[in-house]
Amino acid sequence: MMPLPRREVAPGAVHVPGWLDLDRQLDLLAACRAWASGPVPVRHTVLPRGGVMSVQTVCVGWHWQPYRYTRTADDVNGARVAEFPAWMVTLGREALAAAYDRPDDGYTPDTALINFYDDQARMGMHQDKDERSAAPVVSLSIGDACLFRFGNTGTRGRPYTDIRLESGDLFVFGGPSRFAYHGVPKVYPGTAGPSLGMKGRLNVTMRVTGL
Ligand SMILES: O=C(O)CCC(=O)C(=O)O
Ligand SMILES: [Fe+2]
Repeated sequence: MMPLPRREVAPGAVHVPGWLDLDRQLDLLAACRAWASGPVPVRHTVLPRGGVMSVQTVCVGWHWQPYRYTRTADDVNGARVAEFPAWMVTLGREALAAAYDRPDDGYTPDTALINFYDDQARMGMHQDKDERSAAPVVSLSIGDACLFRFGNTGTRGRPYTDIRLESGDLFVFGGPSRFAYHGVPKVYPGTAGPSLGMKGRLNVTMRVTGL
């Protein structure tokens, strides 16, 4: 098979358009839909100062709440989160190898944050920094396209690169870009292909908590 084109957006930050074929997108979508209904239901995360995130989130492996990971979802229903499945470790390894064009080095993600975006949802510029590991973050997108903004490690502002992430796209950020600010300023409603049978956008980020 021809390797897919890869674009290095910043050192250690790589975009691989169309990495997941339709069947694998549908499988991942089905798994995420199941997780969204339990053991911990998908919900809008409440921030410490009372703000409510516009995306809806459910976690696997470890539960993230601002700004830490726990095994039980104490800010939702107290239930223990679903196990991080072995097939998703394999998927994470394949993703890493594809993005970096090298062996996966035994990459073992142990948590995934699954975010559902409706037409209005967005995510402000932030760092993924509640993990105690500098292992890369693997991001997979399904459904509507979005504007993804990938910045720098020093500030929320410029320089940054704006990328359109489409259904099936892979984005990996590690190495010197692992703690770069990034966000989703906009979703493009109705851009998902009809064969997915979904509205909105789904994003899965796999991480190594180091816990
Ligand atoms: O939705 C995305 O593409 C990014 C999600 C993200 O940055 C996060 O969950 O921390
Ligand atoms: Fe993030």
